[in-house]
Amino acid sequence: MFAAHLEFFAAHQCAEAHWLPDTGLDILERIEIGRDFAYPSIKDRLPVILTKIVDVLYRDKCFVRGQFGEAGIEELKDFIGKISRLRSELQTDKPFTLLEEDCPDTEAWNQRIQIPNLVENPIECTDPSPLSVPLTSPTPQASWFTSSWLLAECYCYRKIASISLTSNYLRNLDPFKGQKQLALIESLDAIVSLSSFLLSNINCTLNDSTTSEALFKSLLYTSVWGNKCDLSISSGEANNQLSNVLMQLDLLKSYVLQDDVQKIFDYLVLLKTNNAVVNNNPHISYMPKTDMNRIDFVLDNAGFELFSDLCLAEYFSAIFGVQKIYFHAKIIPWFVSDVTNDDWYWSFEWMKQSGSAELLKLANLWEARIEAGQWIFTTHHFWTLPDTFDLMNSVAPDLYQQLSESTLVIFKGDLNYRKVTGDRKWDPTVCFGKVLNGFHPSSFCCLRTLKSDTLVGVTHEAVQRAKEERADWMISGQFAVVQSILPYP
Ligand SMILES: O=P(O)(O)OC[C@H]1O[C@](O)(CO)[C@@H](O)[C@@H]1O
Ligand SMILES: [Mn+2]
Repeated sequence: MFAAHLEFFAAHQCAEAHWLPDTGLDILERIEIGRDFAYPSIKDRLPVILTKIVDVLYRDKCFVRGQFGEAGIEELKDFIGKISRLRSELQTDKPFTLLEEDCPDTEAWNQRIQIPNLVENPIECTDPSPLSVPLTSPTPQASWFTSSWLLAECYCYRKIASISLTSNYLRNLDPFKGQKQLALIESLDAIVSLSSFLLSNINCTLNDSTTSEALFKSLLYTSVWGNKCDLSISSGEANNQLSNVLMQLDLLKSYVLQDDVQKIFDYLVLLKTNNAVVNNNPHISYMPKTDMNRIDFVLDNAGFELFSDLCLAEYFSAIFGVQKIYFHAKIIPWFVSDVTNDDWYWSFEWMKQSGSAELLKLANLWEARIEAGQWIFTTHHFWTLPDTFDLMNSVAPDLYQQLSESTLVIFKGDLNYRKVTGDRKWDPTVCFGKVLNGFHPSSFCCLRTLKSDTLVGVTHEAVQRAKEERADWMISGQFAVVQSILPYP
């Protein structure tokens, strides 16, 4: 096992040695302090997630029999067998196998599997550039422990989806549905507190600048901290927002290592009050918006996090009068807790049935916004490819074009952050704007708690402070960043 472990890292380093900082630590030491999180996350976390799926499927037996009879049960057994095989392929580092179903993303996926580390646009970086060497693949055939971390993780979830997509009765089965729903139900108290807070403050206007600014910040920080609650970091164990997050905001704020919240608010107010003047900011290579027509949320997790995002969206609609808000979600079950179409609609249903008058009121308000076309739920296959976002313009130009219509795109969560920043182990003090490799669809921000060792745009002092506080500061979900690319002032 230990040999395989080293081999894995040799392969990883082989592909990435040109940017891996020489820390003078050996591999095991780097894992210990939270760097090189790739290996334990594949080796330890994914098998647990797969085992949990098997457990859930066994428990669903009666339901499947009731719905589909014995033929359904046969399919369920086949499903369980395939999940167990996937786990065993992972644990024995077998090569990835091609997708067989005929889906819109099959060809793209099979290309990634066959030429795993192909990067079309090598990163050009003017900083003390560890990144000037183009990435090329050392191995044409990817396997679990020789491919990039991003490919291996995404492949796992896409393969789970393949099992459903190639079945008859279980085509729409989401093996994470129960966990996601339970997480929302168990967050009821925190959700009710947040909804009371929202409803009693949302009538303010921008003229009352102190209140509106404070409300914006509270809702934005709550959305950041909502990202703590994903189920993949806990290998599917409940990780809910049980306490009242609003009472903890001051404490939580102190864990934000880079905080652009004021910049984001000022930018939006400038646009709203028609004071934005197109200037010649040399760092901005897209055409900045001068209006507030559209905001995009690139969603992450269902449950408390989605609810906190919706509260922030309500602020944009009610206070800034934004005409269209797009919510981008996943087309297949993804990283355990990510929002899918079913989660989205189920969340509103649950709010209406929850017994809380506040939640009923908000669900009705938000369904009316959806009905009126102000809030738009949307999915795209690009979000479930293993591609970093610098590839979006060439792989999914339609999506890139859509985002370029936005006044502000909000990327939620850790995985989106990894994809925005190319999922490399940057020196954390490298400037955020310098790692995007041409990904400039529009103004955007990332709201993310740190659950992986990809980080940029923080000061040396902030890194020191976090390190002193806890050794696993990069992966614990305790620290966060609010980072933005904005044209004004
Ligand atoms: O839901 P999020 O915030 O994208 O987090 C997903 C998690 O999965 C990971 O990819 C690790 O398995 C981390 O990036 C993170 O812990
Ligand atoms: Mn997620």
